[in-house]
Amino acid sequence: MINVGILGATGAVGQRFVHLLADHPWFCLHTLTASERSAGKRYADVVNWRLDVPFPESVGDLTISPTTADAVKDCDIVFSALPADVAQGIEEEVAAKGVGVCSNASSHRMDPDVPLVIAEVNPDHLGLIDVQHDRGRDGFIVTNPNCSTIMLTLALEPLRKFGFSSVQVATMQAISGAGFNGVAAMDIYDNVVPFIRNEEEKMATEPRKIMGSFDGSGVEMAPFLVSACCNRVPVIDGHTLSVWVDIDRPLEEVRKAFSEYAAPFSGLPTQPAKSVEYFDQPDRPQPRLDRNRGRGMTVSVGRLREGVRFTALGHNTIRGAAGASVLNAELIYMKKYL
Ligand SMILES: NC(=O)C1=CN([C@@H]2O[C@H](COP(=O)(O)OP(=O)(O)OC[C@H]3O[C@@H](n4cnc5c(N)ncnc54)[C@H](OP(=O)(O)O)[C@@H]3O)[C@@H](O)[C@H]2O)C=CC1
Ligand SMILES: N[C@@H](CC(=O)OP(=O)(O)O)C(=O)O
Repeated sequence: MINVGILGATGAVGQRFVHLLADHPWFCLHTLTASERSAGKRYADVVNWRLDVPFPESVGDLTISPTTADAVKDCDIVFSALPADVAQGIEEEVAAKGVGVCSNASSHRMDPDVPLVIAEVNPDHLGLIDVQHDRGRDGFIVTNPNCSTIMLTLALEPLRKFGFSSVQVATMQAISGAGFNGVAAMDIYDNVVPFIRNEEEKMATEPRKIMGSFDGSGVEMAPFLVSACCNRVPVIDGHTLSVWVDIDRPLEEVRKAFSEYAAPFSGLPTQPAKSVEYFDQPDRPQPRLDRNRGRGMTVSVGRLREGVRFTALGHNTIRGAAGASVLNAELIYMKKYL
């Protein structure tokens, strides 16, 4: 078994990690950390469990450690669910101690030698781990993208072979994306908020790194442009995206590309049967009905029309965060980087 830890184990993403790792076949949950407010207490006593799945009792007795590099030195991999400003320094310190960091935070995503990975889309970018080792880092940092970026980029992956130069996207993002204390009820109830700080900028850049080409030493950004409009909507979990992409192919070819898409690997525990699932029904996908497909790891696609226009949807704290990171770690293990 591989010993793993979670930095920020009490938050919206941290709880998803705990759920996914409590009974993992390869990874053993060894260390949980959170802020000074929680450190030293039993996880069961301090966590306000808010997921729609039962609390994993096996984890309840673990004592929360402070978020320091020393606290996780006995782990092989650490999953980071920390706020970006906190993650910046601590992730570097943890990696310097020889531990692998799989991070959800945005702090290191665009660092030139840090892979920004969606397992199905750019597994080859994990080669940047060797670049980090070559420049003297004992461990490594691997990041997963922003949650809306993951839904968009995974939905575009089956269409990559057609080539495209321009993507427009409008998001309808769940409130869990802002963390447990992120959006006040008075702001979101009976409302739509047409602003999510830095989200549109991330959607414009991150897909280009993920779909960029890796030459063994760095990543050249893919040449397409992304224009995004991001909105917060009163949905608990599940980000929905309306997408326009300039592909000039018969709709039937595009439909076939979506429905026949298969991941480039198999056999990883967190991998869904279908990473992308195509719907022909005129009113799907919908967050309440489709966010839990593939145990929250499937991106659902539908409403395909001339343009090319379509709708994509995925679970933001599973496919868009913790689940994507665990899948990355499984891939890292399979590729023998540990
Ligand atoms: N929510 C989502 O859908 C997505 C989130 N992300 C990213 O994942 C990260 C976590 O997000 P989320 O779970 O939503 O955030 P939350 O606010 O829900 O949780 C934050 C976690 O970090 C801990 N923490 C906060 N401040 C400190 C500190 N100063 N030192 C140590 N620990 C601290 C908290 O511990 P305590 O409980 O003790 O305060 C808690 O465990 C962020 O970087 C976010 O941008 C990425 C993709 C999607
Ligand atoms: N901004 C996203 C969640 C998030 O935390 O994104 P990032 O990891 O890029 O900061 C949302 O609100 O839905």
